[in-house]
Amino acid sequence: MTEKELIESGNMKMDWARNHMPVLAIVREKFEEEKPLKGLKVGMALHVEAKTAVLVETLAAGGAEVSITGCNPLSTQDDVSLALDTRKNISCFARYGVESQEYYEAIDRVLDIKPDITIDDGADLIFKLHTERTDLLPNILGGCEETTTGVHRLHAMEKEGALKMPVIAVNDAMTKYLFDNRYGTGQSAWDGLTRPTSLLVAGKNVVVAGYGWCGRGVAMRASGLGANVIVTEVDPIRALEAKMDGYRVMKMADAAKLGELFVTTTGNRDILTAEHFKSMPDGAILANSGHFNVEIDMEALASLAKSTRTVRHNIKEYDLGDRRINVIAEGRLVNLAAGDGHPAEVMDMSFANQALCVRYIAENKLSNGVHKVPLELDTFVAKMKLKSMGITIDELTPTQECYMSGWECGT
Ligand SMILES: NC(=O)c1ccc[n+]([C@@H]2O[C@H](COP(=O)([O-])OP(=O)(O)OC[C@H]3O[C@@H](n4cnc5c(N)ncnc54)[C@H](O)[C@@H]3O)[C@@H](O)[C@H]2O)c1
Ligand SMILES: N[C@@H](CCSC[C@H]1O[C@@H](n2cnc3c(=O)[nH]cnc32)[C@H](O)[C@@H]1O)C(=O)O
Repeated sequence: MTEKELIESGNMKMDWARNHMPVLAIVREKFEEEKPLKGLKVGMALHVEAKTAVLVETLAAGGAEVSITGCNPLSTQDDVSLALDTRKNISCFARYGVESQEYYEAIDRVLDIKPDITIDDGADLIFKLHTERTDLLPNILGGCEETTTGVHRLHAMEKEGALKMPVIAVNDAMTKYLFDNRYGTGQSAWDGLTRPTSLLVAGKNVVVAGYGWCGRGVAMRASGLGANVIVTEVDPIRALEAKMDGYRVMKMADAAKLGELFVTTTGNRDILTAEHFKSMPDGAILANSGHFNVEIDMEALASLAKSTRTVRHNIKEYDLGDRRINVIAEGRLVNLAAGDGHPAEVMDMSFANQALCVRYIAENKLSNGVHKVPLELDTFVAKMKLKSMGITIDELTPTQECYMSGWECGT
């Protein structure tokens, strides 16, 4: 494709996404009217694809100058990246398939605009700001973090007194994790698994590692597709929940022998290791839908392999001699590296939260540390989403409110 065709394709993807993001549209209209971000610079490291692009144009509509790069080397869609870069007040440095050095150079270029506010998915910008670019910290009003693992890291930094800026944990908004992590990952992980493999899920033994919000979604949809789902966990309560939701629960050492398709969703490292690869059935397929490329020990797999080859686009086969193991998208996020990411209707809520939190940072002086998304913003997103779906719900009567809250009206 020529550059012109790529830009056209990126713009078309953005039009489609925008039409399915009604809550973000409400936020954008307000931003256009009130320009709450006028004069501010926003630096972002998120998956550069069409839904993210709609968030970027929303921030620009609010008056911000935006600079963005990717948060995963395999999730960038170059057509969207180019289309974004043509827009006024927006620079985009993301490219698909970049090596580590180029990836981190792009993070630096985003920071070169001297952002007032950052938006991260995995704390890449914040990490740089606290290591090599500390000179920029005094200028920062605050940041927003999109994902569970990023929020964990920020809490760890805060605990050690290392976090030198305010950050809003957008992931922890109910209108984010209950929908994005569960229904978003539940659907898009299967998009990323079925596109490259083109295989049947029904009847397969699917092992889901981790029964958090993502794991619940992935297991639920696997079950809906007819798989026999096995869950592995380290948390006894979540393991019990998985059991009572109807799945088999066991140690990974046992699940490894049975699984035909493995999906990691833990946010942890070393979930599938050499010990497991050696006992998996021939032809097992492995994918990660959690965080980063460390849930599957790719180094151990490479060192066990006698040879490797690409068997289909986005699938690499590791031949261990007595069995072959297939890995999708190098063990990186399967839903974004091999699929098209979460559905637009879900990212609508996640990114409406992001836009509202950026505005909140611009209008309130926050102390250094991790902050919750204000409940009124979370509730606003839920209300607008219901409205966009044409759903109305009941309201408490004054008598009911008294009954629920006071002890005198009780029983
Ligand atoms: N693919 C996506 O688009 C997407 C979307 C949202 C979140 N995420 C990422 O997915 C990961 C999980 O997010 P979440 O919101 O579900 O988190 P969560 O904390 O709700 O769930 C993680 C679960 O993994 C379990 N776990 C940890 N170590 C384990 C181990 N060794 N074996 C088995 N289970 C283990 C934990 O006990 C927990 O129940 C995070 O890294 C998050 O950033 C990815
Ligand atoms: N940067 C890390 C972090 C995990 S991404 C997980 C986050 O991606 C977000 N996400 C999922 N699908 C999309 C999408 O289509 N567009 C933009 N962000 C997405 C989602 O909100 C979730 O919290 C990595 O790539 O390994």
